[in-house]
Amino acid sequence: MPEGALEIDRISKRYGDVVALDEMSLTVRGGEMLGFVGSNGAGKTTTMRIALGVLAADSGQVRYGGAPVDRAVRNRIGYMPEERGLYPKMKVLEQLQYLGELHGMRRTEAARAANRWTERLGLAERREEQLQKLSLGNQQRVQLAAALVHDPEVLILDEPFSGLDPVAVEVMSTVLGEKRDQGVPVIFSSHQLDLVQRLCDRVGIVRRGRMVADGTVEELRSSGPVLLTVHAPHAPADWAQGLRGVTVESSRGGHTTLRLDDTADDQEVLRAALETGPVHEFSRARPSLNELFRDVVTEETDE
Ligand SMILES: Nc1ncnc2c1ncn2[C@@H]1O[C@H](COP(=O)(O)OP(=O)(O)OP(=O)(O)O)[C@@H](O)[C@H]1O
Repeated sequence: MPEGALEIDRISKRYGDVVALDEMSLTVRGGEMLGFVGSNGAGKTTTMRIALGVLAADSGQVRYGGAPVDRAVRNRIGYMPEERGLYPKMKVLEQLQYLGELHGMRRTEAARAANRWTERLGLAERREEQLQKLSLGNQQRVQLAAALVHDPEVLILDEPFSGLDPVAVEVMSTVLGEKRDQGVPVIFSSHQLDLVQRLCDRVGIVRRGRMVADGTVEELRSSGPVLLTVHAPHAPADWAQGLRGVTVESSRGGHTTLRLDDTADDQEVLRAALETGPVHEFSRARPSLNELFRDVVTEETDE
């Protein structure tokens, strides 16, 4: 395993009868950004809390740079919790400086970092305000600053983009991209799939406490089913019913989208289409990431 990788190795966690994680595994390498996606309750927060060590797994192991994550390693992780646990009555700068010191920085060093990050994240005007007086988006920027103030070697962020305005999204994306480029493994959970697709080197899809798909966007798309778009203007609505390995996804006004499994023969489909009259379009496509995610979520709710 390359140096600087965070490895989550078959961790399981139950809450009474609820299986939150079932042998969940994932690896984020140094210099890589991984988007962690899945429907509500799939196990993302539980995984991240265990990776950080604030929650214990029932079994499995979390390693960083090949060694189990201990207290010293935890100090070098930057974490942005979903529940945003900062001190509401403390002033922004004071709070960040304090958090830096908690992570072992000297006072002056922590003050410098707190100043730098507030400047960078557009919070310079807010330094002397109590956190609770800030808008939610600005509180979130402070949370990011809190995750970054001690110059962490690993970044674990639970839904860092939720509720941010477009400017803040860009600031957050840029900062995370810079950390990645500096060699930091970055993992964040999100329901904003467009952002995940745009920013991440790899995507992990979690479902019911297990990693069900893990790869680059292109790898995931090419592992998905083949879709066929057919335009046969005179075809009756049911022209493709009963063809081997073919499911009709949608059909309207002679435009049909078909999903093909491994047993399907596209030439057989073409012949069936031609039997209905002229065929103006016959093209193959791979599902978009959005469609892939939707499939995973649908399977989950169907069960
Ligand atoms: N403290 C707890 N006590 C009991 N069950 C819990 C607890 N924390 C989480 N769970 C359960 O564990 C499962 C995984 O929850 P988790 O919060 O990790 O999901 P998630 O993927 O982060 O969801 P979301 O996208 O909604 O944030 C869910 O079934 C949840 O109800």
